[in-house]
Amino acid sequence: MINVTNLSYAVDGTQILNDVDLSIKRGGITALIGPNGAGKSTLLHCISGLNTLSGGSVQIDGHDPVLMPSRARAKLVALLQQTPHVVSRLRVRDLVAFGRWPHHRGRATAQDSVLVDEALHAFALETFADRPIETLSGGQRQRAFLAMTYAQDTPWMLLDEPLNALDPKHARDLMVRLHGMTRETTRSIVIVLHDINAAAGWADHIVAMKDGRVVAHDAATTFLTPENLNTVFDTPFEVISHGTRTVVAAI
Ligand SMILES: Nc1ncnc2c1ncn2[C@@H]1O[C@H](COP(=O)(O)OP(=O)(O)OP(=O)(O)O)[C@@H](O)[C@H]1O
Repeated sequence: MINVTNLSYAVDGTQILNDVDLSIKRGGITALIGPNGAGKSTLLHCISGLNTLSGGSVQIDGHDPVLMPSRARAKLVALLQQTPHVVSRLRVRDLVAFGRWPHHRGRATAQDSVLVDEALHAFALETFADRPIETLSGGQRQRAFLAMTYAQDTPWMLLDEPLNALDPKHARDLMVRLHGMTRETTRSIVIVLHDINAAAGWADHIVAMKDGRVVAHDAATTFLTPENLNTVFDTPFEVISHGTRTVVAAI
């Protein structure tokens, strides 16, 4: 369980997050949505332990991520940042293998190699495995960082806009894979999404943010109404049922 209690976060005197209270149960996909600048990435960083809070607390499965030894934290929670830094000559396989570091600390076993191969396969990266990261397209690079995060094999995955740069097929494949992971394994995923249809299609819960605050937290099927979306994004929406799916459009 992730418990965020009365969290506030400021940078250089600018208040970015205010009075955030949030509980996310283990299991399933929780989508963080909201307009640009709402504070989604900042909240994800606070949950991961990267940001030192101005006030309040974060607990992940009963642990304060800031106080945890970094290795223990890296085995509990993996964060995919929005614009990961690239070490240019690094090969894709070596980048993905970094995800195993907290587990083997420099002494990779055959099992680590198997898990790296599995991650390369899961994100359709086999043909790029020996290519330097700098030679990949934006979407291929994004998949390589996702594979690294996946290889870290943590119960909690925090993903900041992972659909960035992915074409519709790879975006859908990724959401299907993430959804499957939360059903077939004990992984839980918190994901920042701008594509509301991706949230409508695959998220179990939606946390909506606006102006540095959480303004709604509900089951996705309950939250997705034109009124709620209009309130969060300040623009009119239509919500349509299409077979078993909900489709959302800003109109
Ligand atoms: N280091 C910083 N100094 C000053 N302001 C910051 C800093 N980091 C973030 N902010 C501000 O905090 C607010 C929240 O930013 P954040 O990146 O969390 O938003 P977001 O909801 O993820 O936005 P987006 O959808 O555009 O990615 C923004 O107004 C941003 O400009």
